[in-house]
Amino acid sequence: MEIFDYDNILLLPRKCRVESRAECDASVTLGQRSFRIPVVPANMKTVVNEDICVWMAQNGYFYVMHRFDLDNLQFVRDMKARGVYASISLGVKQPDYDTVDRLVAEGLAPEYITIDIAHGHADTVRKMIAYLKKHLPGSFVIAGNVATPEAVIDLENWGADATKVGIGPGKVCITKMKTGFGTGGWQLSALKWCARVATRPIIADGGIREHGDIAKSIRFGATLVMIGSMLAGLEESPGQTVEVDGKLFKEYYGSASDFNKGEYKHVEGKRILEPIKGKLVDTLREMEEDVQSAISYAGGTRLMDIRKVNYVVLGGKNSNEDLMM
Ligand SMILES: NC(=O)C1=CN([C@@H]2O[C@H](COP(=O)(O)OP(=O)(O)OC[C@H]3O[C@@H](n4cnc5c(N)ncnc54)[C@H](OP(=O)(O)O)[C@@H]3O)[C@@H](O)[C@H]2O)C=CC1
Ligand SMILES: Nc1nc2c(ncn2[C@@H]2O[C@H](COP(=O)(O)O)[C@@H](O)[C@H]2O)c(=O)[nH]1
Repeated sequence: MEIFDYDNILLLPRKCRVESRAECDASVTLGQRSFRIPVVPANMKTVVNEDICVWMAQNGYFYVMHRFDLDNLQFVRDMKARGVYASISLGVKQPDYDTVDRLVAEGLAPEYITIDIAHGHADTVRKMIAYLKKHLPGSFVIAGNVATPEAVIDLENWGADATKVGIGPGKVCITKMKTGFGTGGWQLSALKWCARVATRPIIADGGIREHGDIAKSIRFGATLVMIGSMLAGLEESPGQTVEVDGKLFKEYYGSASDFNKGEYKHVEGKRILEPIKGKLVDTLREMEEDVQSAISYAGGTRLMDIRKVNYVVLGGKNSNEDLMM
């Protein structure tokens, strides 16, 4: 297996088929809906809040609300009251089953449900998928996180409509250091490995550091990418604003950090400061433009045309040496 990551892959252009990048369609379909770009903000407390979710839904983007210190039921009610789709996260504990029961009792079916735990290749996830498929059969179920083809096959066989791949590549992740496991450092090739067996969409989660990494993820089999750090330092980002030496930052912490958990137990995440660098609307527009450009370099007109391109594996960061075609 080739081992590589975002910073040592480059995609190779094919003959251009458009006269303007405006002809390139960056949209993606997940379940019953299409979204403007193949990007979803990470379901983390310092990345999304209810206002951001509403705005994203109203403006044609996919979102997944986080599941921490949140009344999921009220969130779904609010989204339905505004006439937009609901996309929530669940864990696998008894309160999560209670949430499902209450949603069913109120006749509230979220359009998307993401089962979001650290080690998603687990019987607890199998049971939750089965419960959701029985009680909320209309909801599109995303399950994760996982890191291997075996896990993707199992989750799909258990009924997941999409899987989320990435254990440990996140910017505030310390899983690799704390446990010795994960896809940190080789997330892109782990994605490629998983995509070979996937028959349903994969969301590549973690490790995106540049807009070009979105196209690279699509090339290696992702349908969407989940992004945390690059969307945590925006003016609207929910993390606390912190001033250091006259410069403004937003705090960004891991969902498995003591900052999120409120205690130091099974900690696999840390807190960092992200420089504040603009507004969400501008960042998403720039991402769309960059994906449109990527499609044009791929010689295509649609997002999945990026899958057709060749690539080179570079020797290392800043290396000019092409090792593999
Ligand atoms: N993508 C990634 O690399 C990672 C992401 N995270 C994120 O942090 C958040 C909290 O995750 P998580 O702690 O799972 O959520 P929860 O605290 O809700 O735990 C979910 C369940 O999984 C169990 N569990 C957690 N980790 C493991 C493990 N390694 N092996 C076996 N069982 C486990 C927990 O039990 P118990 O706690 O008693 O073991 C609990 O029963 C999530 O949003 C998750 O996505 C966390 C770590 C890695
Ligand atoms: N190992 C951990 N991973 C975490 C934690 N909190 C979130 N995450 C994952 O990171 C991505 C975002 O990655 P980024 O590189 O875009 O910043 C997020 O979607 C989760 O999958 C954590 O505490 N530990």
